[in-house]
Amino acid sequence: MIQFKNLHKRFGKLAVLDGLDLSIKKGGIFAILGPNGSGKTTLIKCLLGMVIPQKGDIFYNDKSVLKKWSYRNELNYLPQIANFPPNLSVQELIEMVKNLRPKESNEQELIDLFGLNDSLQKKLGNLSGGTKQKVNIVLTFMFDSNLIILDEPTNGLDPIALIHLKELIKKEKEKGKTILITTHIMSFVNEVADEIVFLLDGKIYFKGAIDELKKQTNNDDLEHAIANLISKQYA
Ligand SMILES: Nc1ncnc2c1ncn2[C@@H]1O[C@H](COP(=O)(O)OP(=O)(O)OP(=O)(O)O)[C@@H](O)[C@H]1O
Repeated sequence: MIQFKNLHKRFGKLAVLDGLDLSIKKGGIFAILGPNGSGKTTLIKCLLGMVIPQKGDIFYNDKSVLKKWSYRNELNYLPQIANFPPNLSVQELIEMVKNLRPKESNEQELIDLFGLNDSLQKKLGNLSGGTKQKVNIVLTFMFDSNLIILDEPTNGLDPIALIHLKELIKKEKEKGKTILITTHIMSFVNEVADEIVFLLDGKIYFKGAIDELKKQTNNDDLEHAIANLISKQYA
C-alpha cells in the first residue's frame, strides 16, 4: 500500500532520513518507533507531503505521490501537536473541518464516546491538554479513510480515554484499515501493534512482529527489547 524508496531528507547538515526503504502492506497496525529525533515525524510528514525529501520516492497504491495532493483525501492524520485556533469553540472547529472536507462524518458518535458534549461550546484556547487531544482524535476519526496516521495519539489522555482510543483503533483495523502510529508508550504498542518499524540512523533498523523483535534481541519484555535496539546507537 505504501512504499518509501531510497528516501533522503536533511535539514541543513543534519541527515534525518538517509536512504530509507520501507514497505507497508494494506491492513493492520504498524508502530513506528525510534529514539527522540530519529525522524519518525519527518517520515510521516514526507508521506503527507508536508516535508519534501531531497531524494527518493513515495508510492501510495503503486502511484508516486511526491508533489501530488489528491491521495490525501484517502487518509486521516492526527498531528502530534494540534495548534487549534484558540478563539473558536470545539463545535465551530468541527463544523469548519467538515466544511473543508465534504465527506460523510460520524462526529457525534465520537463526541459521545469521549464525553465531549459538555465541551462543545468551550473555546479551544481554554481546554485542558487531554481534552484538546480528545478533540484532535474526533477530528481524525470522524471521516472514513483507508489510511490512518497517528502521531503520538496517547498524549495527555486519561485511562478511560486511552481505553476508548485503543478500541477505536482496533475497530478500524477490523474494517481492513491501515494504521500507522508513532508512540513512546510500549504498553500501548504491545496491546495494539501487529508490526514494529524501528528507525535508527536514518534507516529502518528493524521491521517485523513484536515476537520476532523479542527473539532477535533475546528479551521477553518489549520495553527492554526496544531499549536494547536504542542502546546499540550509543554503543
Ligand atoms: N523543519 C525542521 N527544521 C530543522 N530541523 C528539523 C525540522 N523538523 C525536524 N527537524 C529535526 O529532525 C530530527 C528528527 O525530528 P523528528 O521530529 O522527525 O523526530 P522524531 O523521531 O519524531 O522525534 P520525537 O520522538 O522526539 O518526537 C530532529 O533532530 C529535529 O530537530
